[in-house]
Amino acid sequence: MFATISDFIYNNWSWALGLISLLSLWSALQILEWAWFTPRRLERRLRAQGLSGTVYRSPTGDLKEITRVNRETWAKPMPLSHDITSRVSPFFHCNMKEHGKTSFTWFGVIPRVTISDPELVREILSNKLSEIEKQKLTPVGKLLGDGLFSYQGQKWASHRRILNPAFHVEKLKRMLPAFSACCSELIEKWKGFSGPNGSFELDVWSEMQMFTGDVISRAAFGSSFQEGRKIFQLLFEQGERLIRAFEDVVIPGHWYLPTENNRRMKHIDREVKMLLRGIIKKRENAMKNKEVINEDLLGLMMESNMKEKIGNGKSNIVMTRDEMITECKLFYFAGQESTSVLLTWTLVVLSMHLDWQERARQEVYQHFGKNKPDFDGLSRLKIVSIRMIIFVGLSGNLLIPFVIISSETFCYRNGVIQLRICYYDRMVTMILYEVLRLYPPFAMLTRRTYNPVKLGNATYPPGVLLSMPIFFIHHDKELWGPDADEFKPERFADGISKASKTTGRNAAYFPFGWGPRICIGQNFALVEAKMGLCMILQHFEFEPSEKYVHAPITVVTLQPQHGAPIKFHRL
Ligand code: HEM
Repeated sequence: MFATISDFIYNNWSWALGLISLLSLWSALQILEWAWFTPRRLERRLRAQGLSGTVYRSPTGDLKEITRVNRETWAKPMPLSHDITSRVSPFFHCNMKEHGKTSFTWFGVIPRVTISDPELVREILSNKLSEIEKQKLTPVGKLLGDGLFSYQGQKWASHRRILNPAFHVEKLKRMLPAFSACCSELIEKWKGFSGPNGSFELDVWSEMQMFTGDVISRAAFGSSFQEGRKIFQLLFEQGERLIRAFEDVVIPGHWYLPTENNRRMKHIDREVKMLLRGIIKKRENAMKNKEVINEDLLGLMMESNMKEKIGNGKSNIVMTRDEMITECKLFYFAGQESTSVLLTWTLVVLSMHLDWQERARQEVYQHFGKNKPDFDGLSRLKIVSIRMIIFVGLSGNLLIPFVIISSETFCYRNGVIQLRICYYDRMVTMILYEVLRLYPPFAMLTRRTYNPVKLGNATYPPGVLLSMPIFFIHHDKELWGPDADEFKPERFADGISKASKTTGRNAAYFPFGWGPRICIGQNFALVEAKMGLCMILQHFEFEPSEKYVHAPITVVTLQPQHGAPIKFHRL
């Protein structure tokens, strides 16, 4: 075949040269169309609809500008009283100030519209419009968040159906020993740091990263915990290398270059997959031998996968082994850093608000004393199920006053009326909600239009990136009042729906996302954070260290740029 082609070129070289030139010209025109004409046509359409924005005339779009503005801002320390939104995402802050809450810029060669109106955010995230979906992943994105996080359509639906039961509140109970073991190890380790006067200082940011890595390793892989730990260490390095790669070069396609960093990242990916394959194979053999191992995320996922297979008899839509590997990797990326960020900011904020720290501690003492917190105590909402028939029989008169006084949500599920009654760990929950509002681990969510779509007064053509800045919406004074930047957990005293000035129908508060793609691990994260926080409060008092510099920045998640040194005193 090769000989025939080379013979042809040799005998008809002038024709071949012409053909090659034509092909090169066609490719060059395609690139020009993609990188120059398409974005400009889109920009004209957006401007014609009254939208304004900043456009950078370079192939890397706003990426270079974002990096420049961010670097300049982050090089300076920030006084505590300073407007925090201007530091967390300096580029978007300037853009929104100049062009309003809905404005556009470019993300490389893709037009990007920032949408900060909660009503529109809700519309986008409700996914009713199949025109809007998640952005397709780049090769490097696949190293980070492939699996449920990025799948679309039928594939996403079947994976979500299989994974949902593993994250159900009832199933989380089975993982409580894993959470509890990690918390005890943390407390014992910290006690070991204390000097003769019972005081010590440590960087809670790195401590919380290790802690949440341990929790995921144990909760996901149970007996294969040690391999899980190794996976966490490798993925941790992967994350750091990825950030380095982002910072080093901003040229399209640099992921494909065989640099030392890129080669190491690919090597890590192979090693992690090998370790996960080993764990899953071991588990499959155990299942074949009728050993039931469903006390961890992997076991629950495999159990659910098996049920799905038996349920519909179609083996082609259940998860393959490779897909399970991808989902396990995702547990780390989606769940480890986000929860460590939440716990870190909670400790930072409580170290500065000693009144709230004490109130939370008193609540913990009142319900658990010095004992380990149990699940029912930790789950914020006690769900009381009342049979429909009893409800009808009792008539509304008896129940309604009760609902108004003590329930937060009243829902109907599978023929059962559920009253979700708010009970004792209110203080801790309010604190965590407020921290998630002030420091949402993911500062921004994105979607992409695949067909023309009307949102508010504007119609967006296909190919537009829609950015929803959680951080800005959570700090919007019109929604949260003039004290939006202050730590005031009492705003959540009557639940999330009453906390902002909105009616509760729109997405003014969405640290875990919104709609069908809402975070699958939110219960997991909250139970973990509550357990960790309760045990820390039981054993230590804490205050900020003199070394602490308040400098939140977004590096995938919203992190403390210079760490979070805190002084602890043993109780
Ligand atoms: C404080 C902790 C956490 C926060 C703030 C958080 C936040 C989020 C957000 C905002 C999304 C929606 C992304 C989007 O719509 O584009 C999401 C999705 C997701 N999260 Fe979390 N997350 C947390 C913890 C966890 C944990 C512990 C796990 C698993 C162990 C997890 C697994 C996932 C997965 C798999 C998705 C994709 C869901 C889907 O697309 O169907 N998250 N998370």
